[in-house]
Order: sequence, then C-alpha cells, then structure tokens
Amino acid sequence: MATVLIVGKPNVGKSTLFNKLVRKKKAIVEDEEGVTRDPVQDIVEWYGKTFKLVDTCGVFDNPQDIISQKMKEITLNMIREADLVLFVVDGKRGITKEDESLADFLRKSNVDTILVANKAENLREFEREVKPELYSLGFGEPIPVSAEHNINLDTLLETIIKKLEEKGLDLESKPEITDAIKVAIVGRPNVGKSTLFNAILNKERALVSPIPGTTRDPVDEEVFIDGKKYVFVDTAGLRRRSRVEPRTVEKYSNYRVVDSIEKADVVVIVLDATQGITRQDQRIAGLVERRGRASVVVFNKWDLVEHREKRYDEFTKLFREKLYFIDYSPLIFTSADKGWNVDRVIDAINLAYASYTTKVPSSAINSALQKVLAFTNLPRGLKIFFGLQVDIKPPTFLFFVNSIEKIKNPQKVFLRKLIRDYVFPFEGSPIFLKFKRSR
Ligand SMILES: Nc1nc2c(ncn2[C@@H]2O[C@H](COP(=O)(O)OP(=O)(O)OP(=O)(O)O)[C@@H](O)[C@H]2O)c(=O)[nH]1
Ligand SMILES: Nc1nc2c(ncn2[C@@H]2O[C@H](COP(=O)(O)OP(=O)(O)OP(=O)(O)O)[C@@H](O)[C@H]2O)c(=O)[nH]1
Repeated sequence: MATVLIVGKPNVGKSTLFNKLVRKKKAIVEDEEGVTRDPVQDIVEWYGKTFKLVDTCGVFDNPQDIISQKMKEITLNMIREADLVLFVVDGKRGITKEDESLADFLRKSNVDTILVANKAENLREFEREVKPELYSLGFGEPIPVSAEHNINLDTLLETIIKKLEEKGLDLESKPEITDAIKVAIVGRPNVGKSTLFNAILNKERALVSPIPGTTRDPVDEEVFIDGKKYVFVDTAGLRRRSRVEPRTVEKYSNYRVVDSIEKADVVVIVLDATQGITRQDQRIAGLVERRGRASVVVFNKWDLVEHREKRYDEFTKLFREKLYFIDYSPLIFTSADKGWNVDRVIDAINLAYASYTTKVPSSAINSALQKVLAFTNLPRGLKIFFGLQVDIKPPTFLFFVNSIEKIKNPQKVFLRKLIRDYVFPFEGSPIFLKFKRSR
C-alpha cells in the first residue's frame, strides 16, 4: 500500500491534520470488530482510493536529535518507507530555522514532498504574509489548509492521490488492517535474548520507536520491519544488557517472565544450544503453552556447537522430546552474535501469528471429523457430534459430545491432531479445546 508520511516541527498541527484526513473515510474500518485504531498510522480512503498515512509522532520534535546518528537512521528509514511526504509548516506564523533544516533534510533524502501550510484559515492573510517566503523552502507551490476548520482538505487529498498515481502506485487495493504483532523474547539468563533482540533491530529495514510516554527506558518498543508493525514487550531488560551492569535476581523472577508472556501474542523462547534443554527451559515453555500464546523456539549460540552441520536432527529430536507440549512451534537455529538466521526468526514470528489468528470454517472441521471418526475407535460410549472454532488468539474449538466425562487427555490429543493434520496446521500456535454436552 502506498505510504504517506507527515513531517513537521512541533505544534504546526500534524496530529490534527492526521486525524482529519483519517476520519474522512470511516466506513471501511470502523464497523469491523476487533480493529484497534492506531494513533500514528491509519488508512485514508477517498472515493475508492486508499493509502496509508503515518504520523511521525515527535520524531522530528527536537532538531538537535536529527543530528544524532541514531535519529538520522530512524528518520531516514521512515522516509525510505514513504512514497510521499507531507511537509507541514505553520501558515499563520511563517517559517523558522527549524523548518529550514527540515526542508534541507527532506531535499537531501530525495523524497517526493508536498508542502502543506496549515492554520491558513485566513487565506488572504496567508497569501499576503506567509506564502511568498515559503518558496524559499524549495518545494514549489504550498497547499494552504486549515486542519482545524476543515478548509481545503479535499484539495490536499486530490493532490496526494494525483502524486501517488503519477508514481504508478496502485491505490485501488483494499487495505489490510492488521494490528501490531506483540512479541516477547524469553529464556534463561545469558542465553542471548538481548543479543537476538539487537540483531533483529539491526536488520536494515527495522525502524524502532519507543511507545509514547516511555521514552527514557522503554518497556515496550514498536518496531517496523518491512512495513509491518511489531511491539516487542518488556524490552527494558533486553536494552539494559548493552551497558555493563550487574543484573538483579529480581529480573529473572517468575513474575517478570509471566508478565511478558501475558502481554505477547508470540513468544520467542530462546535456548542456549551449548547447554541443551534444561528444566528451567521446560518450565518457561510450559508457561507459554498454558497461557495459550503462540511460540517460536530458537536454539541460539549455534556457532559454538561443534560439528553443527550434522547435528540438526539430533537437536530437533531433543526439542521434540523435551518440549513435546509445544512441538508445533517453528524451530530455528541462530547465532544472534553473528546474525545467522535472524530473518528466519522474523518469518517464524509471522507464521506463528498467522496461525494464532486463523479462523477455519465449521464445514472443514466437520468433514475432517466424519472422515477420521470412520476409522477411529473412541472410548466406549463416547460420541463426538460436531465441532466449530469459537475463537482465535489462541484458536479455540468447541466440540459437542454426548459425555464430557469421557473426554480425557488422549481424546484431546486426538482432536488437536485431527485439526492440525486434516484442517489447518496452526504452526506455532496452541489449540484450545472446549466441550459441551449435547444429545
Ligand atoms: N488556527 C489553527 N490552529 C490549528 C490548526 N490545526 C491545528 N491547530 C492547533 O495547533 C496546535 C498544535 O496542533 P497539533 O495537531 O497537536 O500539532 P502537532 O504538529 O501534531 O504538534 P506536536 O504533536 O507537538 O508535534 C493545537 O492547539 C491545534 O488546535 C488550524 O488549521 N488552524
Ligand atoms: N557465541 C555466541 N555468543 C552469543 C550468542 N548470543 C549471545 N551470545 C553471548 O552470550 C552472552 C549473553 O548474551 P545476552 O544477549 O546478554 O543474553 P540474555 O539472555 O539477554 O542475558 P540476560 O540479560 O542475563 O538474561 C553475551 O556474552 C553474548 O555476547 C551467539 O549466538 N553466539
């Protein structure tokens, strides 16, 4: 989807403009259940054309910051992901040094830019007082608007769409509205969680922004990878690693791990390949399974394993034995340190999340049920009539049976396998089962 980025110094009315443009559509998303609206990124629809609008939410607040290398990377990444920039200036007060340095920055990054003069509700005054000096920014004719008073926003939208179409972008496609994928990275001390987290962030296309309000020591962080949004939860501990400081015992407490798991959709369970799978690893994996979260299992420090080329099977077997209760998880061998297979971890997170949110039709479950029951011996007297998926996150199935007491663990194992083998594999996701008595 075409992406338009709003850029401007503080207080020129970026958020107001963002909200007004986004609110122009409504219908397509608003009545969709479970769609959480995002304050910094949303879809704009205008007469059947759609594009994604992204607010920079304070990234450019402090011009001083743009100079710092880290901020430069972030802003450049954001700009690289954008097809068009709306450069917003104050149409009432005119331009300042800050606008000039932003203009400079935008020009150097070679991004297509529309100059928007906001707060121009008094159009005459704007034309006379402010407009002439705006040409010096080097973006040609400014478009005067008033976000607050809804003036000229249609013209702005038409100009945006015209520019995007001139670039050959397809604006007809329906937006995919996806929530951020919430990811937790967990594991015993020293297995390489922080190193893995940093390796993910170091991907060329990763763009990090702290969740507003937690700038100092971000607990959760938003990361865009290939335009997709992830929230890594509880990253403060992972961040702190880079400084050399003794960690407190508290950090490893049960509470902390449970808390991160609870906040996540997908949990990346990191193991130290040089140490196999310990009781503590099993305990953590058990928590993930019981809380019904999707999971990805990572054997890290693969670079330290001797004769590793010949040992994939051995480690896979170990995983299936010791973590059998989450054996649906994708298994990845990484060296976070050397950056091996970090891409695969990201792919696996995507896969697990897709499974976690998949809903299959009842017809598929019941034809599988019929097929398999034809050659299965259920415990005496047990009848399974019908099944349907009643929820996602995790996928939850309800089966109507004649006797709930007769459903024991083997029957649950049987039904889960039936679903995975005959309906949908749900790779990376647990499957929850519910039963109801029926005649
Ligand atoms: N007169 C006038 N005021 C406006 C207009 N649009 C926004 N404002 C006001 O300008 C102020 C700043 O608006 P915001 O939308 O918060 O500006 P921003 O650029 O997002 O600011 P930061 O979040 O600080 O970067 C608010 O008091 C708005 O009410 C407009 O079209 N005309
Ligand atoms: N050789 C090798 N070393 C690694 C790898 N990943 C991490 N390490 C090293 O292992 C040590 C621990 O890594 P961290 O990333 O701090 O581990 P952690 O799980 O975040 O540790 P805690 O914060 O104590 O929970 C560091 O010295 C890393 O450099 C890897 O893939 N290969």
